[in-house]
Amino acid sequence: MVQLGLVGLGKMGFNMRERLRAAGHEVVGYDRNEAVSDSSSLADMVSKLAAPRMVWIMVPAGGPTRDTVAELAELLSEGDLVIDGGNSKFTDDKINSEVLAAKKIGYLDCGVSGGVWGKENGYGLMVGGAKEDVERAMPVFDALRPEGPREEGFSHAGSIGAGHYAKMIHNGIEYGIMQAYAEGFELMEAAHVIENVPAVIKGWQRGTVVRSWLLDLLVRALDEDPDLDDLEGYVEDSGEGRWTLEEAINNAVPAPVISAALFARFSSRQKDSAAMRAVAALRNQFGGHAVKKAE
Ligand SMILES: O=C(CO)[C@H](O)[C@H](O)COP(=O)(O)O
Repeated sequence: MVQLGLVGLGKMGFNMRERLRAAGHEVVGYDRNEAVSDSSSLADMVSKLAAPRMVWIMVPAGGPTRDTVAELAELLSEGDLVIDGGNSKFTDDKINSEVLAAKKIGYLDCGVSGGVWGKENGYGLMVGGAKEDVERAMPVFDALRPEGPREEGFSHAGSIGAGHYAKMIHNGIEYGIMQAYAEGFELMEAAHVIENVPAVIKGWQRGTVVRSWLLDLLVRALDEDPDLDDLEGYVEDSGEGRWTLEEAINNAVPAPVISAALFARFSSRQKDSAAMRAVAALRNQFGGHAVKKAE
């Protein structure tokens, strides 16, 4: 049994606390939302932990994570260990680890995959940092990861930053897979050759080359709303697709699928596109092709 401080009890952190407690670990959670928090402040959370302490951060990437690290650097002491399990950009890990290293506090970055299903199914984990810190946190990783062989739901990807790098690429792949299913869905709906598109997609769940958990989730969404017409076709992004493409450019690695998937999300947010108005205007200019006038 280990004791863990857990900062951030939102969709992910809340369920992680449940899974860790179910495995017999002691978790002292802190969240600004008093209704779910076990402590009144970050300082209160730290005061309830016995040294050497271990604290897991599960708050939004960027400013909130950096601020939490800065606060923890003030509250923790030599020999403690901080794990960032959020979707931080891998370049933030160097900065955050240095802030903590100045106080001789250890740091691990951990990419966490599994979404709101992780409490039940376990979380796929990819970790960056020193071997001895990884070994120290292994009881926590073992409780969070799915049951089965450790190496199938956990990896020590490399030194600090490697865990979040692995998660960034994982999410880039996620963009591409989702986009491919989505395009297949739209094409089948548009062509009117297939009578029951959701039934065909459901029938791909077993035996086919394209079966996957994302496909299972698409089936689930189509069971709830067969034409998906309760939704608007508007898709946000949280950064990992963009960072994946930055890395593709930095390493001159072609990533046409992931870039198309990211740009499809940008298109989804446009009611009307200046670029497409320009294309329409140009066809009209050079070929006299008909245009639709704005209403
Ligand atoms: O990490 C995740 C899944 O693996 C998160 O759900 C993430 O928010 C997904 O990325 P995006 O918001 O850019 O679609």
